[in-house]
Amino acid sequence: MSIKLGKNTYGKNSVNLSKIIRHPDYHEFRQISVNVVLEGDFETAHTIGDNSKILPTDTQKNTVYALAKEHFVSSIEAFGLYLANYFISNNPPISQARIEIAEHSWQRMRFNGTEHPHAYCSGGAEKHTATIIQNEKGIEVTSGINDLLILKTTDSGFENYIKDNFTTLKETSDRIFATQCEVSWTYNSSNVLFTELFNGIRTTLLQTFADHHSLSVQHTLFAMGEAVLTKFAAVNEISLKMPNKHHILFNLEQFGMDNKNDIFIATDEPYGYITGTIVRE
Ligand SMILES: O=c1[nH]c(=O)c2[nH]c(=O)[nH]c2[nH]1
Repeated sequence: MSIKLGKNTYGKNSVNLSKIIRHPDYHEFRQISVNVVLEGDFETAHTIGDNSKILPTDTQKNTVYALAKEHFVSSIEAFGLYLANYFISNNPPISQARIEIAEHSWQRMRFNGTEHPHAYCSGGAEKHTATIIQNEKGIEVTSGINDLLILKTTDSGFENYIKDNFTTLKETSDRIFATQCEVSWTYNSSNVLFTELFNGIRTTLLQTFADHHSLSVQHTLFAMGEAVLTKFAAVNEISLKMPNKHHILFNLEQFGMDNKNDIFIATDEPYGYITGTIVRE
C-alpha cells in the first residue's frame, strides 16, 4: 500500500484591512477581510519538508496590504482579480489562486438629508462577498451577500404539506417570513461592471422577496434566483441559503386572551434550512 498527498491548499485567512481614500472635502472608508487560498506544486513541502516552493503566508498577508495601496480603489471583485493574477504570475509553483473577500457595510452618516464627509454608521452584519479563482482554465468571479437579514410580516404561508403521526405544525396562510440569507452568483465574464451589477442584483433580490406571494421558503428562494437570472444576462447561476428564522405564535389562551396573529416567540434554534441553486437550462 502506498500513501500519497491528496488535494491540499494553503494561504492566509482573515487579512483584515481598512483603507481611507482622502478627497479634498470628504473621505471614503472601506473595510474588508481577505482570504488567500493557494494550490499548486507543494507536495515536497508536505512529504520531505522542502519549503523552496512555498511563498510564506506572512508574505501573502503583506502582499494584500501593499497591493491595496494602489489597487483597492473600486470594487472588491477588481481587487481580488488583481491579487489572484499577482500571485499566479509571480510564483511558478502556484497553479490556482483563490481570493475570498468580504466587505463590511459602512454607511455614511446623514443629517438633514446631507451626507457627513467623514462619519459612518454600521450597516449591520450584512457583507458584500467576492471570490476570484484563477487557474490554467481561466478566471471565475463569484459575488454575493452574507448575513442579509430580511423579514416580511405577511404574504407568506405554508400549507398542503405531508401530514403523518408526528405532525403538529398548523397550516397557515399568514405568517412571518424571516431569514438570514446567504446568496452568491457567478458571472459569465471577469470584465463586467461589478459595482453596478451588485447593486442591481441586491435590489432585485429584496424587491422579489418583498413582493412575492410566498407559499414556502422554497417557493420564494426560487423566485428570487429566477428574477436575478431573468434580469441580469451577465449572471450564469445563483445559489441561495435561506434559514427559516421561525416566529412561532405564542399561546395566549392560557391567560384567557386571543392571539390575533400578532404575538410570537422568535426562535433561533432549531431552524429550517433551505438551500438551492438556480441555473440556466
Ligand atoms: O417554508 C417552509 N418550508 C418548509 O419546508 C417547512 N417546514 C416547516 O416545518 N415549515 C416550513 N416552511
